[in-house]
Amino acid sequence: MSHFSYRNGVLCAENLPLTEIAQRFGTPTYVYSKAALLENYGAYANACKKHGRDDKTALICYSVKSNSNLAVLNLLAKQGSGFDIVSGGELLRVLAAGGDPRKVIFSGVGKSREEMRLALSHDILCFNVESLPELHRLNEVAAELGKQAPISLRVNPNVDAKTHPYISTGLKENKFGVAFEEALDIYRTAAGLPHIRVTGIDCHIGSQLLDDAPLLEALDKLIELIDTLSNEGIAIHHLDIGGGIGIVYDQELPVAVGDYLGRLFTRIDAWRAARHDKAPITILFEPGRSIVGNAGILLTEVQYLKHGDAKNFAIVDAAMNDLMRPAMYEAWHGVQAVRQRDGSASTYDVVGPVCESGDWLARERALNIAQGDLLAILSAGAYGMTMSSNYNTRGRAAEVIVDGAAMHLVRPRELPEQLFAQEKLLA
Ligand SMILES: Cc1ncc(COP(=O)(O)O)c(C=O)c1O
Ligand SMILES: N[C@@H](CCCC[NH3+])C(=O)O
Repeated sequence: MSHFSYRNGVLCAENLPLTEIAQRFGTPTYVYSKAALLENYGAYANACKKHGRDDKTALICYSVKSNSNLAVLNLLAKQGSGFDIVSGGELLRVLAAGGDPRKVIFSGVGKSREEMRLALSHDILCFNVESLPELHRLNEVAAELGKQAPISLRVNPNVDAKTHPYISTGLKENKFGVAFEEALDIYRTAAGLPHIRVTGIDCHIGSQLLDDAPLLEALDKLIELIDTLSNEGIAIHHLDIGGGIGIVYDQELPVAVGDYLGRLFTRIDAWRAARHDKAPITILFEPGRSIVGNAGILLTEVQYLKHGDAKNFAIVDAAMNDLMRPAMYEAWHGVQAVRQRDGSASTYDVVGPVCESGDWLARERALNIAQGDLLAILSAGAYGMTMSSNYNTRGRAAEVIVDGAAMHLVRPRELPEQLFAQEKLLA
């Protein structure tokens, strides 16, 4: 169910007209629906419960990179969520938001010593190690701290996630994880390192997946490896299948979260039963987009309408620095006029003020709009604000969470003068 819908000709977030948010906080502003966030998280949590999992045998580690606003993290932490992080900065955010470090997993190919120290000092749940040199570095850093680092290897199962090449991560040619063929040897090495404790296995094959078949194929490969490891006396206590479930941007038909988890747990249960394995295995998920993507929109105001021979442009006050996905992946985001008007539509490219031809948010859209109107750029809750920048010395957008008819400013708009306050002239 969409939590952004028209009432009396005005687009609302839950029960609140977006016009009121613009009036109070200006534009551009990211607007998130609390109910949508909870519903999307609930799809994972309920499916786990339905298949007999509790908080010991399943853990949803929300992928912080998709939307790292503290209020969003806090809402999810209160639901019991864990977190998938990719930097020390993200760990600090999780802690600031009240997240439990013992439910944090740390992914990423380039973890620094400093980041390892930080994560070890907070006793995170697991490091998803992505290479042999990283494993050795982690062993050294853990030794310095007199600790044992819990690890899983991020295994690259070499399955085609059938998504945009920039967000596909599970193929041999991608930089992520260790090759499936090398994993066994690296696990053997890990098992022999004094400051490493092998606890799990991990993969993440890509993002915006519409079909779960590649995920189930990856699962089968992980299961095969777990069995091999077990025969060698290396016990795996958790299996992390990553994130990746897609959302509707346009006409896509992504697999329902509940159906995917159902198929996944069924396979896992069958495998455990066949092995007569009573030792519990915890299943971890790292969803990002499917929790926040359609829980947010980017609210922007039309500054000018420019009519040309070849094209009409709606120049808005949001730009590629606010929402990078169209420029970076030619991603499609729906656009809706906040106030519906009578009369006919014209075709516009919706563009921002940044000095780049790639600065567009949507192309060739039929819109019935005038200067000063508000537009909602849809499905912008994931990889929107987190990928924003200050290019052209533009302050980042504000962020608001709507709860029923109430609006909460959860991050104020950045003022341009704040952006260079730390800079120094040469003496
Ligand atoms: C390691 C890892 N985990 C989780 C995610 C979250 O993926 P998604 O937002 O597609 O669920 C990503 C991003 O693709 C990732 O790189
Ligand atoms: N930033 C990407 C997703 C990247 C996923 C990170 N591994 C997007 O907007 O679709």
